[in-house]
Amino acid sequence: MISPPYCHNLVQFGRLVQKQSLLIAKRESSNMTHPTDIPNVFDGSVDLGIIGGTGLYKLECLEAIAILPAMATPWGTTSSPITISKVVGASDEHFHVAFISRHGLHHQYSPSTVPFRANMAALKHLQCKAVLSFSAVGSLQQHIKPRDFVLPQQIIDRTKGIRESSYLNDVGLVGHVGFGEPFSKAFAQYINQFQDVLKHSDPEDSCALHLNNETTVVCMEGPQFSTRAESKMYRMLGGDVINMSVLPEAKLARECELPYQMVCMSTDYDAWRDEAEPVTVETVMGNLHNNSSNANALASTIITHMANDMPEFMITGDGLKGSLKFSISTKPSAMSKETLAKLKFLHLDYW
Ligand SMILES: CSC[C@H]1O[C@H](OP(=O)(O)O)[C@H](O)[C@@H]1O
Ligand SMILES: Nc1ncnc2[nH]cnc12
Repeated sequence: MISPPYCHNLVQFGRLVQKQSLLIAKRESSNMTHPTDIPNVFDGSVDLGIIGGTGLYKLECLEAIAILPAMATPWGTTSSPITISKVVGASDEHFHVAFISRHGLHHQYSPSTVPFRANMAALKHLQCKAVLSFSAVGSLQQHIKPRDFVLPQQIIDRTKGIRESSYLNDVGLVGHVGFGEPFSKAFAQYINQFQDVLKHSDPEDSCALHLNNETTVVCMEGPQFSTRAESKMYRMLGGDVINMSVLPEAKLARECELPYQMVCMSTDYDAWRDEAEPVTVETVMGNLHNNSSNANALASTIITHMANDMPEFMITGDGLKGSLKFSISTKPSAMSKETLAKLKFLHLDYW
């Protein structure tokens, strides 16, 4: 049973983390509209993790059955409470989704300060079998219009090394996972079959879903947007879209052995088009409503299909099961109890 305040078995962390989690849970729950009749504990199993980004703080297709207060993990506390839901209209009542809001319910975490490690660890701890993530992105290509959706298959890292980006970067636990193909191809193909659900608010116009093996998202540090020169450079490097969130999220999903796909929702043309004004938050906001409506439609279709017939990659783990074990260089006999407990928190019970 997962119940607040979350109790894990890390001796060192115990008290401090619990105190912190109580404070955060209290702050979060006093700030948010939390329906009092929804339990704050959950005793079942979770199938899919969803991370909502800018402008996407909940999904209409989900019916909350529990709202767990922000969860304390060995890597800090999640950016938001975790809503556990069943899927409206799905025949399988037992398919459960865990939803985390990346920037917090009030958008209080900037891209550089999102507790990415805690968010992914919480989804893994809840035993999610895959993670579907949403992100507002700028387009670096003319054919990717604002309001189009993109399923990137590659990433270029332009973050500045200020984000904690690994569970395996400590004295006492060293490991190097493969990241050549940072997304789950099977998951991307699965999503792609539902591309027809995307609609434009103007009936004369349409919204495309772009998927290609080479499609690349550039992840910049922010919080400022790019200069025109940088935006042009990213195009030369092969970037198709740009955001501030895919890293370290994708890296952490890989370390957790979780199939992961980000759905990028284009909001603007960034700054590379000399004839147009460079991106501002107003431009981004202008397209968020249509994007959110499409994200809801797409997520609803994906989740309903998953609930009715769980895809192979979620059952088998998409070839990632056990992969972390062979990436760890540290001798198990040299690992501390604390290190082993951290792995255990992620259900990576190797030794
Ligand atoms: C408000 S525009 C910049 C912001 O939007 C994206 O957020 P998210 O990925 O959470 O949807 C982008 O990564 C930046 O953080
Ligand atoms: N142009 C842009 N650059 C970085 N992140 C973004 N998110 C949405 N638009 C963006």
